[in-house]
Amino acid sequence: MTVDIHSMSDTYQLNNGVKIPAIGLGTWQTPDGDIAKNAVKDAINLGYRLIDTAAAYGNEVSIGKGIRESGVNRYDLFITTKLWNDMHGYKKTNEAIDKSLEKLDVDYIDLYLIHWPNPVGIRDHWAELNAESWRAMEEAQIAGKIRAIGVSNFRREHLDEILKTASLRPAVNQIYLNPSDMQEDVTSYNEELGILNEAYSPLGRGGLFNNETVVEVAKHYDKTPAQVLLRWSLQHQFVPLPKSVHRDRMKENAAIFDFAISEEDMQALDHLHGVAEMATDPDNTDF
Ligand SMILES: NC(=O)C1=CN([C@@H]2O[C@H](COP(=O)(O)OP(=O)(O)OC[C@H]3O[C@@H](n4cnc5c(N)ncnc54)[C@H](OP(=O)(O)O)[C@@H]3O)[C@@H](O)[C@H]2O)C=CC1
Ligand SMILES: O=C(O)C(=O)[C@@H](O)[C@H](O)C(=O)CO
Repeated sequence: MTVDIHSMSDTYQLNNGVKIPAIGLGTWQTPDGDIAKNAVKDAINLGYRLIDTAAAYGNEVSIGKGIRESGVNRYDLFITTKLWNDMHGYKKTNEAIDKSLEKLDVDYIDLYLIHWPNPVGIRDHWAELNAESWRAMEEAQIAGKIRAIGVSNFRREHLDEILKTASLRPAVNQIYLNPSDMQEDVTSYNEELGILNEAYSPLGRGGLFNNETVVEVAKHYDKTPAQVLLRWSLQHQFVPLPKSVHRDRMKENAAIFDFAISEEDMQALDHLHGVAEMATDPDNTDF
């Protein structure tokens, strides 16, 4: 999976051969309507090719419109969406996939993820329900509705469990990843299994911009804290998904291919454990 990433258009190859862009636009809390549509159009115009959404974000319709109005060929874009917590199980997952296809108004989804492994409501049967959702997702991939399937917020035990019945291995595990919480136990296990690490909240939701180390490292390269955080992600071969609804910030967040953080500075950033918020415990979610 190791490749050199030099520009927005560079990709990694997932374990099923599908190519995924090295950076994407996040859209959690991007309001549905013109804001979401224009954010997607701006991002695509700036060179972003991966858009990350979810049924739970409530903005799939506008994201689909943004994609269509962007003027870029659908085949050159990579759209991720996710199965929400009230739709686990075989039948409901099939319905959720069809609903996302309909809302996005696309012929296929590039990457479809189980959003959370063990939410309230499925707790007594999480392993069985994830296996059933996975079976539906595998069938949808074989049917051509989805190009790659994966998971999100999965820990080792959730991965181990799904692999007991899976015919297709997850291609991606999307997790909370930034210098405040590297989740090394999960990222190393993903790597061992050939599962790509996608980094959500790569900016620490803004909570790392004033951190002394981040500010200091940014000065070494004449870059902003946001750019250093995203470059850190790239150098770990995580796919960062920075969210913004502002064109100037999207542009700033994409200007990370003209410098490299030194090993010493990478190590300084690696040790920021706990300065922003930590990842939500997937076994302790009540949403
Ligand atoms: N699978 C999962 O469970 C989860 C997935 N995600 C995905 O990951 C994406 C990113 O994570 P998210 O939690 O949104 O947080 P991020 O770490 O991407 O931070 C987003 C925040 O930073 C601001 N921001 C972005 N760029 C800049 C900049 N250059 N300078 C200053 N402020 C900036 C944004 O504001 P503004 O928009 O106003 O610019 C927003 O408030 C989500 O949008 C979603 O797609 C997120 C959480 C959970
Ligand atoms: O954004 C997502 O994808 C999430 O699952 C979480 O942010 C989640 O919805 C949450 O944190 C609710 O407080």
